[in-house]
Amino acid sequence: METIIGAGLSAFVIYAASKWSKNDKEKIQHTFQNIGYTVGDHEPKLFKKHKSDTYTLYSYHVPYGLIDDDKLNVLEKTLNKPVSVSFAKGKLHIKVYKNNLPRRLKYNWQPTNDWTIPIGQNHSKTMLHSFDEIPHMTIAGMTRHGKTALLKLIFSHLIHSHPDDAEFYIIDLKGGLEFSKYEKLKQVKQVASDVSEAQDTILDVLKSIEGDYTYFRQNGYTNILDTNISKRKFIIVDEGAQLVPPSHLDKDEKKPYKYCQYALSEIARISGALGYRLIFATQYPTSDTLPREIKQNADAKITFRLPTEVASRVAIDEQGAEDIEQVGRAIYRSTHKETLQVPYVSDNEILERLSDYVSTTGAQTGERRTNTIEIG
Ligand SMILES: Nc1ncnc2c1ncn2[C@@H]1O[C@H](COP(=O)(O)OP(=O)(O)OP(=O)(O)O)[C@@H](O)[C@H]1O
Repeated sequence: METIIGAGLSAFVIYAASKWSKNDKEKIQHTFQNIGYTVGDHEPKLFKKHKSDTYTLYSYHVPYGLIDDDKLNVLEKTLNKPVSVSFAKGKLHIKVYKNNLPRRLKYNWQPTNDWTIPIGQNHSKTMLHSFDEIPHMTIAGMTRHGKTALLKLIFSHLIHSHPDDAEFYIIDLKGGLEFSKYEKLKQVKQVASDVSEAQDTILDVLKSIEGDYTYFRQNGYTNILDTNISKRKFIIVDEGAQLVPPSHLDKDEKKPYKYCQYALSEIARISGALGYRLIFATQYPTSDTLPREIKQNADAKITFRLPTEVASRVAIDEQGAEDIEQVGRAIYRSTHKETLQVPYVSDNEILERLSDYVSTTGAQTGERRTNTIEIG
């Protein structure tokens, strides 16, 4: 008798599970209703479902008046699977992936011919960022989540791929802790480790821009991409928040900080066509730490975990970074948005791989100009 009752109960549980547990399609439809992604009684209507090896794509007609909406980010938690949402030509596309991204990815030292870097892996492939297509980049992310490691990945990939053409001006406001070990590489023009050194470095960059500008004018060039100039000059800023003048300083003491922020904004505004690329990283993206002109001129934005939705909106203009959990996991936003696992490369590996480029002469000797500056 007990056996019969037991068997009946398990059959009921299986029946109930199949009756009441919902598949992804149903869960998505319920989510539309529950979060109010509707216009009156009208809600998105599925018109295509496509399965591939790695994902299922659900495509919807949406009622007039509905637009791309951050609220749909909740789908990732509802389905408990990786999801990407895109909205194109009035159609909504929801991709539900089978597998999670890798938790850790090793950089593979595969050089690229052009000015691209392997910024990370999404659910189907390695995504490349092109510094010729999008010259300037901002990077945000809470401490210990992978900002500096990404800067080092960019730095080492570009040197490895273009040892004769990549040049770096590095403003390492972590006291030079992260980049001074690379000061002797021939591709590194300068490493500034405090605000006073940063302003000297920036002045040298501006001087170089001025020289290049004159050369471009003399030759009738308007954009480096239309010339046969193979050099590219990168300005890396790690940690941009250090350029915000502390409130206890007096007016004169604040000048170098303000100058650096102002001049970097100008560099972002004027120098892309001349072949300069600014990469500006900060832990705390606010309107003070991430100057508006830098953000506006950096069409590539990447963020690791951030503490709040507000910070996420400052960094990438939308929410999402507050939900990132993994170290090295990031949201990359340019013409479109991708969640990626960024490849990791260690200092030891970089020093070993790039050891051929250690120079004993030139700008790496640590000599600096002592310029005076005026804030315009
Ligand atoms: N892409 C990655 N994949 C896996 N682990 C990573 C990745 N990036 C960083 N890490 C790990 O996280 C640690 C901290 O990374 P990183 O130095 O880049 O932090 P950060 O974001 O610059 O923080 P802080 O601003 O405090 O320096 C690294 O030492 C490494 O162990």
